[in-house]
Amino acid sequence: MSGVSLEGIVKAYGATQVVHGINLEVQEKEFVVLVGPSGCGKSTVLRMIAGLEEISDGDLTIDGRHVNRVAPKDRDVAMVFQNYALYPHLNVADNMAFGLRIRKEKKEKIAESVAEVGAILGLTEYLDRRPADLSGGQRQRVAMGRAIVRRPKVFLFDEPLSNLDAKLRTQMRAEIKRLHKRLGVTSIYVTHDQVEAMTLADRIVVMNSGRIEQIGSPMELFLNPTNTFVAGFLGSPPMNMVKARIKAGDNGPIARFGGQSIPLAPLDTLRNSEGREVILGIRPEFVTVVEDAIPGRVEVELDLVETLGSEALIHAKLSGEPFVIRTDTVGHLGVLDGISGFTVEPNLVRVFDAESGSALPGQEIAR
Ligand SMILES: Nc1ncnc2c1ncn2[C@@H]1O[C@H](COP(=O)(O)OP(=O)(O)OP(=O)(O)O)[C@@H](O)[C@H]1O
Repeated sequence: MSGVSLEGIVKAYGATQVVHGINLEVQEKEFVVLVGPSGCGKSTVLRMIAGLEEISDGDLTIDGRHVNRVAPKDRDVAMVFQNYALYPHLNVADNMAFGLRIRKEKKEKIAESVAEVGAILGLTEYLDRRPADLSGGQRQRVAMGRAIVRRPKVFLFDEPLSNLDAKLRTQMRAEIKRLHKRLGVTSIYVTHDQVEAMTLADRIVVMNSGRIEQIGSPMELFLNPTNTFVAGFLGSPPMNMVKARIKAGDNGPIARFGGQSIPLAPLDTLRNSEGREVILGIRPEFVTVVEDAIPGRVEVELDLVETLGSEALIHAKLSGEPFVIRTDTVGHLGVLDGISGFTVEPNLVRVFDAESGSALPGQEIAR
């Protein structure tokens, strides 16, 4: 039962609180990604779990054991850092063996573990090399190898891929996912890269200003963001936000903006809401582009079309605000420059309260 439980976890530096009472239950074997903008406190939370930062208040439990006051080396966690933190004077095998030697494990057992994990990570032919003679990706693999040989209960990753170039990052991301499938070790991973979060996580924890905004599977968060912060943070390009006012239509509520309108799903919370200000969240990939002036289409002012091969990003203006549409190119060859509007299914429009930014209840899109 190697889960990790955070209950009311607080971090304060003197009078300044930077993490404000976080609650999170990470299940055994789960891969949880903490994501959020710079300074939101995600690294601080990870470092408190590792024991590298003192916990100001709250309870941290790892594998059922209360560990607030337990030294980092006795928590049975292994951390992989962004800068690899390898010993430059030791070769790959010795770097990987370091933690086991400190634990005074038997020589043969250490050699066996290093060989086994080296093989899993494709490092067998590099075991005699020093870190300086390895590529960035290989160094990161050594850093992971060092964590894996210790057979910890929990892996902690602090932006482990951010020093790698884009291609290597994609490759290593897949390797981490494969490793997790194979080893099944509970993992907590910090990143500010939402693509890493979406692709790696069983569950994503979106943080903002020392608080959790939402916890859920990548698709839950993508489809049903709880507020405009999460809606704008996950997804690339992000969700379009359109300010609108509610009007009662013949067949249900309508959102009006800049002389145009979109029909909305018949939410209970929109009854008797004439004139209520809302923000419509419309994903770039949830709209259907149209060339002709068909009834019900929303008109946009075309700004720029970026063709990315199989798909295109159409940058437009809606009521003077930027509005991005993502569409496939194959179905629209030669006509993308002529697009002047879109339609969208009412149940794919997310409605947020204009004041609080919270999603109105009762509009969950099924996955
Ligand atoms: N020693 C310290 N004293 C005071 N404030 C600190 C200290 N260390 C960190 N902070 C503050 O705590 C907040 C959270 O920092 P943290 O490094 O956890 O953020 P982060 O989300 O990991 O950001 P990044 O992605 O930039 O690493 C920041 O506002 C930071 O300025």
